[in-house]
Amino acid sequence: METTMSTAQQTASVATRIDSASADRTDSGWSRVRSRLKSEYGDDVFSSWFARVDLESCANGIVHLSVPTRFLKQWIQSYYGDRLMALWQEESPDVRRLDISVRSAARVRMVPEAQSTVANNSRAPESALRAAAPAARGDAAATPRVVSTPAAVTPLPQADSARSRSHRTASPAAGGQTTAKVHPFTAPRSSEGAEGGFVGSPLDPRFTLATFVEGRSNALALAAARQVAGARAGEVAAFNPLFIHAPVGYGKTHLLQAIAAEAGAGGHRRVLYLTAEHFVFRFVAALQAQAALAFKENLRGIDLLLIDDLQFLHGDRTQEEFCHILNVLIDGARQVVIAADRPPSELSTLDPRVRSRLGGGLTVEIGSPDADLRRAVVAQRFAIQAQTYPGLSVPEAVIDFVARAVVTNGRDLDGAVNRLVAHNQLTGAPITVEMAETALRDLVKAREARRVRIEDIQRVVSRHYNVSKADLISARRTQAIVRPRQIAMYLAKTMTPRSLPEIGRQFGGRDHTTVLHAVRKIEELSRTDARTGEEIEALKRLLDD
Ligand SMILES: Nc1ncnc2c1ncn2[C@@H]1O[C@H](COP(=O)(O)OP(=O)(O)OP(=O)(O)O)[C@@H](O)[C@H]1O
Repeated sequence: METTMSTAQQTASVATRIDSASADRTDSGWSRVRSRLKSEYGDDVFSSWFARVDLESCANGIVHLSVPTRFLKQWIQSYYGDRLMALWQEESPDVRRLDISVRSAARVRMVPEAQSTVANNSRAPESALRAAAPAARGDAAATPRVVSTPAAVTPLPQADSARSRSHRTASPAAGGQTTAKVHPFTAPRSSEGAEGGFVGSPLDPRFTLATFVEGRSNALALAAARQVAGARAGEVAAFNPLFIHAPVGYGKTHLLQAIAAEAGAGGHRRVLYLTAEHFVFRFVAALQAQAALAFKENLRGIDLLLIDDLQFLHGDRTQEEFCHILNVLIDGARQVVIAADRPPSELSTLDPRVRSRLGGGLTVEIGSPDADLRRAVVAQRFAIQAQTYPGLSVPEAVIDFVARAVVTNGRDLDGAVNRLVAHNQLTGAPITVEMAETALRDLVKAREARRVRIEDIQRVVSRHYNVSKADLISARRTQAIVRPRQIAMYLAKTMTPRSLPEIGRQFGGRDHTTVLHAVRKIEELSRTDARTGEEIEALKRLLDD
């Protein structure tokens, strides 16, 4: 019997086919987004954050994802929201919103409060902690046991650079795929976390003390790192905690991971390297599993605890626990090493007790890499590349050029070298200064765009004259403060494009005529008093470097 379809049936059938075709497209789009997340962030980060994310729907430009916990929702929104959105938009340019909801609520019915829209990139808030209701679940991270091996590691060569880079200053050179492909270092080290214990954040096998290049700006930090790494188990720490601070890309992570790798190598010390974010996650997971006590107990057993990027330690409860652990470890003569992008005194979101404890050991700053250090890093990176590409020929002039042109930080130097090697390998063009000029144009521009900031001036001047920044912007008028303040205002006028009123505002709300008076005074002094003239020149050199 022949079956005929009504127009309505035909329409419905076509609609069903279109629906199922679009569902297929959505599913394959989601699977591509997942693959890209995995390759960008590595297996460890992927399985921690994305493995339990489900696609609920994608319609009318809205992608709706669901996750099992509110903490996960907030974490993903805060740290990966922008990237997720961008990846979806690459799949489907119509996507304009990403909703994430908590699954138990989502599956039963759509509860409006359970949904939220990825809008900005704010940090994981304290509410993430409160949101971590004690819902027991089988999360390995919730039942930590300390692995008494070298720092527990996970093989993630790119994961560390990808990890949390979403909330860092983007590096124009280092972020591209090309750089990843020609990475100079060897294969990642294998995981030590097989016992299912307290797995630390991934260690990058490239970051060793041997590959850390010494220069004037990092000599003290490196010496302290060597001492900590080489100490024997049970030996009383010479400085505790060791606090290393520097702006983005100056080598803090490299140094901390190098200490962790070296100290853990013999298997005699229990070493744990964690980013502050991972610390928060582990702690919150422990809270969820009502295992906070076990978490703390396990940390007490660590001989050497290294916490990276401390500026991302959020939440009162987490800080309280962190302070407690810090006290226990330091009082028990266990070594603690911390890295952050600023000194303890400037970590204003930290609890004052934590700040004061952190400042009680040795605080070392890594300064900006000078030309010699940059050159040595570039030469080292090319030498490592040459092990992979034996025919690689790099004239000394190119090494000089890169070191002079890329003045920002180690990450950009890495990126520059990788980019030149990639050009060379992909096009066969020899590496010459001309080629480098073209290939690195954006990085050189970044250098030209670099401006001295008033904060830099205040920092350098206050250090030079041994007065605090607070004094510089205070109303105090003692001679010991007035002169450095005038010098700082003079430098602000001559080295930045800021106007007199703007400078006045940044110096405690002073009137522009006060700034003008200072500028004239110092101009005159630097002409008439040789010592002041020399001091000004020295300060300018420091700020220009
Ligand atoms: N002195 C150095 N010797 C060798 N490599 C260096 C040095 N300083 C920085 N680098 C390299 O620069 C890159 C960035 O360094 P790293 O990730 O340690 O910076 P960071 O200070 O931790 O920055 P962030 O604040 O973003 O974490 C790394 O590839 C690192 O190996």
